[in-house]
Amino acid sequence: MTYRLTIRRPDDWHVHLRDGDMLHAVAPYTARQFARAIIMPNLAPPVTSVAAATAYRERIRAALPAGSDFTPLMTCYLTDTADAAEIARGHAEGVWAACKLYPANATTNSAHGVSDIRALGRVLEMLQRIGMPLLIHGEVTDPEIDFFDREAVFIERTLGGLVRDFPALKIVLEHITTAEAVDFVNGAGANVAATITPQHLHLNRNALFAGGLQPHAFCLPVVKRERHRLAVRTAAVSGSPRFFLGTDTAPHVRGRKEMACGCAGIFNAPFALESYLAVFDAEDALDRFEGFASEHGARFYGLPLNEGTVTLERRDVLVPALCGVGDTAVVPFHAGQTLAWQMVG
Ligand SMILES: NC(=O)N[C@@H](CC(=O)O)C(=O)O
Ligand SMILES: [Zn+2]
Ligand SMILES: [Zn+2]
Repeated sequence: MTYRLTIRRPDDWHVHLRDGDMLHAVAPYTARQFARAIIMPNLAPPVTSVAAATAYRERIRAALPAGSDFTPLMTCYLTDTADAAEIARGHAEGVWAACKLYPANATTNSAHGVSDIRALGRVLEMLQRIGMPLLIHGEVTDPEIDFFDREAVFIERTLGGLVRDFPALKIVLEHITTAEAVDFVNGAGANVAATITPQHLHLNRNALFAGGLQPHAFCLPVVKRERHRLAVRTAAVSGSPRFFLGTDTAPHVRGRKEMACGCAGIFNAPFALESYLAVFDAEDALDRFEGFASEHGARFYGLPLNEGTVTLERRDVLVPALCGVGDTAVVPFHAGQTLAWQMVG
């Protein structure tokens, strides 16, 4: 039995840090566990310009605990009027690490997202040419499509064609939830990868209804059937360099989750490594955790691996019912549960 695990410092390739008071409340959790994170741009208004991204990066740095060396990696929110030259400039200046594609109205703050990806040809050509990754929230919004099929239909209708038309474009299919997504990534080239969240490794769709409606299990893409969860778990622990850690930590204050039309998003930053490690432990794949958490993502993005390490110990930790105080208190993933590993340094 392994009692202590030390790995290279990990990165989180999908994070919502929000802004204002919430940013100050949640940034320390991510900065404690991760060296770098890809920061999602779905603020209101969204981060679409180099100037807005630079200013947001400064606000993030100001929200970090004293002495933190955490690096926020910024992303550009694509709209129908995205300008290839502005994006290339932001990338050249070291502001933007990637572009984020939200299909219009697919998720939180995506109203300004892209209505027709084919209209973005010049941007996509530019991304392909300069090797800047395109991060995709891969769901269709067609109301005719069953909600649980939104990801699979996106892959069929949009992603296949995108990869055919831009065969060298670096694509990250974010927060994958289905066997179809796993198969698509496994069948594509080395330029196509996916992030995997803790919740899609732990929960199937029964979690939404267990004992009554469970708003804290609701995120997008919504959790799926058990066979999909198992496919995503297999991918995560497979050792394939094309699957890597992206928590999609997405805090919403308690009142905005527990309401008639509750927000999508799970706040998993406080115990993210512990949550993933429970899965790798259960799958007898502790030796594959470092690749998933600390290596595959950096290599895909073409960034250096981190120096330094983090250590986790096999010891019970009780996840609190609420993280933080007052207006920015958020219910964390695994609230009230005991996890078997704890980050100790
Ligand atoms: N994942 C979620 O359920 N919510 C995210 C948006 C997103 O990543 O789609 C959010 O910003 O709240
Ligand atoms: Zn998303
Ligand atoms: Zn997200």
